Amino acid sequence: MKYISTRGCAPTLSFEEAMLTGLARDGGLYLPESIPVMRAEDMRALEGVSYEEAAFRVMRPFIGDAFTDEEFRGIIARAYAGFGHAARAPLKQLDSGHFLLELFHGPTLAFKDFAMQLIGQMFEFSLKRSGQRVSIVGATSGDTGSAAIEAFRGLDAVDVFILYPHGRVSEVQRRQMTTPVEGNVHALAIDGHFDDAQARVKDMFNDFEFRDGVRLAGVNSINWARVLAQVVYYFTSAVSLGAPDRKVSFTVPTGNFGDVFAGYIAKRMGLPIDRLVVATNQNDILHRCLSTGEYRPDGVAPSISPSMDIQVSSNFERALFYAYGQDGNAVAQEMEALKAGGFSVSQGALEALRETFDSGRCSEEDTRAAIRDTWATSGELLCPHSAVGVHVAEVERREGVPMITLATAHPAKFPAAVEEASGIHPPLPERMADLYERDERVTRVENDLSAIETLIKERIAN
Ligand SMILES: Cc1ncc(COP(=O)(O)O)c(C=O)c1O
Ligand SMILES: N[C@@H](CCOP(=O)(O)O)C(=O)O
Repeated sequence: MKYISTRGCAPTLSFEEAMLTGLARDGGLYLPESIPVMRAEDMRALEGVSYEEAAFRVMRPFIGDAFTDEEFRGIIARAYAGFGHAARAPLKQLDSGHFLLELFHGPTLAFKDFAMQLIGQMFEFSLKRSGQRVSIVGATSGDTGSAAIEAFRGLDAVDVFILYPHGRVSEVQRRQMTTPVEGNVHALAIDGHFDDAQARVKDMFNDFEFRDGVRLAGVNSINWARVLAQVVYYFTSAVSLGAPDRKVSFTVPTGNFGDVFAGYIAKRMGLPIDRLVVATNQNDILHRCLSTGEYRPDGVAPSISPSMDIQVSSNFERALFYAYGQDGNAVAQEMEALKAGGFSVSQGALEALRETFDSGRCSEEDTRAAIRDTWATSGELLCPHSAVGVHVAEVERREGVPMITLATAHPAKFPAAVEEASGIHPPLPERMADLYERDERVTRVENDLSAIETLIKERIAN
């Protein structure tokens, strides 16, 4: 299996190379050259197997010769051993046709753990084998950073630098990033929004002297392995509701478009997904784009679902690549236009996007109402991001096709918003009950490329 860039001008790589590389050298994102299709009988055979076994079977065709089967099974087993639920991704029924896929039973209580725990194990295995060291940079609106720090803390061959927007993540998210004591992990608070942090990360990848000098690697969903790991739970949940012999739809709380794009890959692999619904909060650029074809960021408005306060949605580029018939030039042109303010998706590409994706927007008031009403009717306490999904799913669901909404974080990561909406204070799980007492370690850094690069070089040297 080979990997190609969405902008068509970067070297073709193996799975392992793409995983360790992060952003392609032409600024694009890596994708598999072709998408393997799973036979219907192989999908049926996923019914009743462990999450780990399903993960092995779904991901195996993508990894080429990066790991032997035995090595890959070991990596998967170690990745999910620390999850707090035997099913890893349990499916709960909200009502007769609406299901909630709980993705928050990992070590940092968000769906990011599914991919981050896995790539932590993959990096460790690969770097041990090659004897290399890397410097990982990541941008976060809260959950990617905590999951990355948890997955890579204490690893010898890796330094991790996470940029987060100062004052714009929840206290639990911040403390998950700032309280680990291991010297190889660094939480860096910058002024601005998540989009600024992500832009600086991409700038670092596009500064080849810096990139090669510190052996830069990325753990945002820039990294294809992150997306791949998220494909698995689309299969496990759909199969448990009767796929491939029954269609299902998914609603996905969306910001950087990685999670919903994983659903698109599952569909291309043959999973009978009827509709993939992109659910946005008030930062609704994706909903506006899918409705009108116009992609024009117009500023981020902080919301009670802060992890989705994103206007420059990185993985939308991957969806555009397919919508433009795998034309890297067309994608590169749109991304150039984005730097100058935005772009209009061509009519053909918009129609292609709409063949797969629907979308909806959820206001702040509707988010609170979804938390309150879901608690009252089903006893399920939602985090604000999952509530955005449930609200949009209720609007978009259709008779006869089960709807699965992805519950992307634990309510205890956002206690203030959840308590305000429901009157219930969601406690942290026992194992992190002392989070508020632990000492924090954080570095403030200017939103300036050379200041950030200098700081990273200094930290690596010491
Ligand atoms: C809790 C939560 N829900 C939803 C999202 C959106 O996921 P994605 O960025 O993959 O669209 C994020 C982060 O992006 C998140 O942290
Ligand atoms: N919501 C995310 C934003 C980054 O997304 P990623 O999937 O590209 O890492 C976060 O919590 O940081």
